[in-house]
Amino acid sequence: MSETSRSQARVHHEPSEGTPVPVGPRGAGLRRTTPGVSELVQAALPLIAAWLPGQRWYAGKGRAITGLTPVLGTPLQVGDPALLHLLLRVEHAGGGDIYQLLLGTRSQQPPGLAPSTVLGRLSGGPYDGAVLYDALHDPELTGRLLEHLATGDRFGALAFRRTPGPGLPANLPGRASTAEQSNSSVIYGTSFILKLFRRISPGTNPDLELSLALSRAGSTRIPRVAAWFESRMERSEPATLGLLQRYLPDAEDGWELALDQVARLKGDPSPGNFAIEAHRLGRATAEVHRVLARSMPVARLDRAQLGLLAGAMADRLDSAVSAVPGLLRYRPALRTAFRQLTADHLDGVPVQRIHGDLHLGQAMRTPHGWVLLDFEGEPAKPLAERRLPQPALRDVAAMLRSFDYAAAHLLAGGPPDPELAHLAAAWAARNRTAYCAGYSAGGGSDPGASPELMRALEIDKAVYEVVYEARHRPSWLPIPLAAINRLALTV
Ligand SMILES: Nc1ncnc2c1ncn2[C@@H]1O[C@H](COP(=O)(O)OP(=O)(O)O)[C@@H](O)[C@H]1O
Ligand SMILES: O=P(O)(O)O[C@H]1O[C@H](CO)[C@@H](O[C@H]2O[C@H](CO)[C@@H](O)[C@H](O)[C@H]2O)[C@H](O)[C@H]1O
Repeated sequence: MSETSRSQARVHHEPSEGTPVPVGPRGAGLRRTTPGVSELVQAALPLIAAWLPGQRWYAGKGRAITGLTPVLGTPLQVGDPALLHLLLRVEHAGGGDIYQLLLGTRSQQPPGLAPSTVLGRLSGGPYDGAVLYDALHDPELTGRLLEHLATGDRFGALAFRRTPGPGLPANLPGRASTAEQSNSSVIYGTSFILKLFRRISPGTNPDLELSLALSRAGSTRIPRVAAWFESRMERSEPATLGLLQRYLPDAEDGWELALDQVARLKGDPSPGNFAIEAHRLGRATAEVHRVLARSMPVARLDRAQLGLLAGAMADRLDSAVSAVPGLLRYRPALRTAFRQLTADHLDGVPVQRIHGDLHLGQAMRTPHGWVLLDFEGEPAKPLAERRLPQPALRDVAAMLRSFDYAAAHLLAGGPPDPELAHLAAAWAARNRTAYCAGYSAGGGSDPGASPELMRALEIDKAVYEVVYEARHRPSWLPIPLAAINRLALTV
């Protein structure tokens, strides 16, 4: 960054003028205090409206945007390039959500910027003619974000915070991660990864809450938390916006590892034995659950509360049926499976904080064993719901679905091949059994001892997946639908 832009940015660090910078629909308050930013936001809105629906993390897909209302705009660097932090309410038929955007502007388009990361050229205002782009793809601007995290800066309502411990490097450029994900991440060298939450709700994000609890308890099953940043929106409690954790440079993604093993079923004379890894992953999951049960609230569900859990599952099923009518014929059997949650012997099921969206892609195999990522829970659920204690077996059921997904992936798109289908099903069954055995061996409750609970949890997850795939990856929809079919037949 040039010295000019550094010093210009400092002008806007002053808490007296310019910060916080709440932007009304017309940005009137902002115009008075932070010259140029309101105009920048207003000029950016039409470009944002066209760009947003194409982003993987945008949850309002298929619903026309009916309004964009800036909530909070904060200039994190001014000059050329400039970095604007923007919280934006996006309205669509049936509701609205707040999204976090980090936007860069430059007078000249930086070389190598992929077209999909460029929103367009601004028209009007002090940045007239400048290129507007997703700042996560500009190493200079992502480096600036790390500086703010390292120094624990504060810009009015927007606060950067560090955990105690070794200082953070302040001059590492960051590169945008190419991983398929619900949020967006920036990787700094081989040391840190910053996740920027995209859909923002007031309150602490469970990813920060649980990762901090596990870090503080000394768990090595998650990447250590180094810093985070958050913001108040109006009078609400602070919303978590970003989380900086140690990067695991030598890690292999569990999903990729599993797919590699599954691919060998196609005629490899020496297929690997993933079941050993599945068993270790089960142990690691149990270890994380034990630490969470020690450091966060736990409870037991009585029959009435189990009835509520069953009712919530049935409600989710109903709304999934509206989105994917192909589910309708399974509804009676699935509802019966949910009702069985109120059986006498389940009275008193323990609940605790859990991962909430565990799958093979959230498990990284490192030289020191499995590490779990992304404790955010299912992104489609409201934050308050994701923070509720749950049966720990919900995570186990979710991971079982993931073994099923990996096996089904082998068959997807190919011609029907009963022999291969048999091998794939056996692979999934072997690894599911090994994972459950590892979970019990690691001190978790035995999944085999609660078949009704496990089945209901697995169905609930598969129902979620049906909606997720219909919305994000329609060609994958047959995978959870086949699971629903199988599970319904067991009722
Ligand atoms: N600490 C880390 N070290 C290495 N890779 C990571 C780390 N955290 C995340 N990743 C990679 O980024 C991907 C997405 O991260 P995740 O936290 O699951 O994001 P999201 O919530 O957006 O889905 C992971 O699947 C993994 O490949
Ligand atoms: O990792 P995210 O927090 O973005 O989780 C969402 O996306 C996942 C897919 O990337 C999705 O997981 C589903 O697909 C996986 C294979 O890609 C499979 O292993 C999981 O079992 C299956 O649920 C997850 O549900 C969704 O919340």
